[in-house]
Amino acid sequence: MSKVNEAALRKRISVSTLNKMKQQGQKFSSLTAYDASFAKLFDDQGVHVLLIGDSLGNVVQGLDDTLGVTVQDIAYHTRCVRVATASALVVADLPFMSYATPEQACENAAVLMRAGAQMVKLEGGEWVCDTIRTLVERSVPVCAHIGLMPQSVHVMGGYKVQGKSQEDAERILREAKAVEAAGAQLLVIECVSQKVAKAVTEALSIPVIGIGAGPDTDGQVLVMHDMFGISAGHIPKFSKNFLIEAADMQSAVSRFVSDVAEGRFPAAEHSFD
Ligand SMILES: Nc1nc(=O)c2c([nH]1)NC[C@@H]1CN(c3ccc(C(=O)N[C@@H](CCC(=O)O)C(=O)O)cc3)CN21
Ligand SMILES: CC(C)C(=O)C(=O)O
Ligand SMILES: [Mg+2]
Repeated sequence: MSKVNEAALRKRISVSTLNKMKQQGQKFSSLTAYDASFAKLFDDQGVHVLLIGDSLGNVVQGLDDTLGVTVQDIAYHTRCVRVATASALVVADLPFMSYATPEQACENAAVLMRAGAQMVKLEGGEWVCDTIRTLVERSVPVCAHIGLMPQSVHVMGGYKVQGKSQEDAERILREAKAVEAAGAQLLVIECVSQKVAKAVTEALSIPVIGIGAGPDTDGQVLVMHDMFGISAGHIPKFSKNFLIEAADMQSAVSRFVSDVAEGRFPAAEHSFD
C-alpha cells in the first residue's frame, strides 16, 4: 500500500474522541505547531490537538503582538503541520480581522480548511455567535476562544487576567454558554482564575482547553516555544519549561503529555486565583 493510503487509513483524533475523553475525565494535551519537524515530533509523542496559532506573530515572526499575522501566513504553516501528522486534530487560528463578518469568516475559513485545518479557532464571545452559526452550517467546525483574547490586546490595554470581578466572571460564563449554543465544538479559555475556568468547564458539554486557566479544564494548551523555554521576550507565568528536566525535546513533550494526563500540570504556581 502506498504511504498516502496508509496515512489516510490511520485514525485521526476528532471532536468525538475529545468528547469521549471529557466524559471519562481523561485530560488531553495540545501544543501550538508551525512546521513539519515539530508537528511530527508532537504527533509521535501523542499530543492530541495541534494548533497553528496566530502566536506565530510573536514566536516565528518576532512581532510584539499577533495583529500582523495574515490568513496566508496561517495557511502556509497549516500546510506544513498537516502533512507531517497522522493522529492529532489540526486546528488553525483565524487571525485578526479575518472574521469581522460571517461572509469574510467563510471565505477565510475555506482557505485554512483547504490548507489542511480540520477546525478553525476564533476569538470572541457573544458577537461571534452569528459567525459561528454560519461557519458550522457550512461545514466548518469551530473552536471558540474566550477570556484573554490576544487580538484585543490594544483594546484591553495589555495581557491581563480576565474575569476578576464577579460581573466579568459571570459575563465569561455567559459567553461560554453562548458560543456552545451557537455550535462551537471546542473552547479555549485563556488567562482566567482557576475558579472561573472550573465553572465554565462544568457548565459546558463541549471540551474546554485551558491556558493560564488552572488544572480543572478538560485539556491544556501551551505555545511550543514556551514549553521549551526559548520564547523571546516575556514568558507568561502560566507556562513551564519542560526541557529543564528532560534529556531531549521528545522526552520534554512526552512529560508534558503525561503531566497533563495525570493532573501534575498546571500546578498552583502556573494558575491564577
Ligand atoms: N510565547 C507566547 N506565549 C503565549 O502564551 C502567547 C503568545 N506568545 N502570543 C499570543 C498570546 C499572548 N499571550 C499572553 C501574553 C502575556 C501574558 C501575560 O503577561 N500574563 C501575565 C498576567 C498578568 C496579570 O496578572 O494580570 C503573566 O504574568 O503571566 C499572558 C498571555 C498568550 N499568547
Ligand atoms: C495560545 C493559543 C491558544 C493561541 O491562540 C495561539 O497560540 O495563538
Ligand atoms: Mg491565537
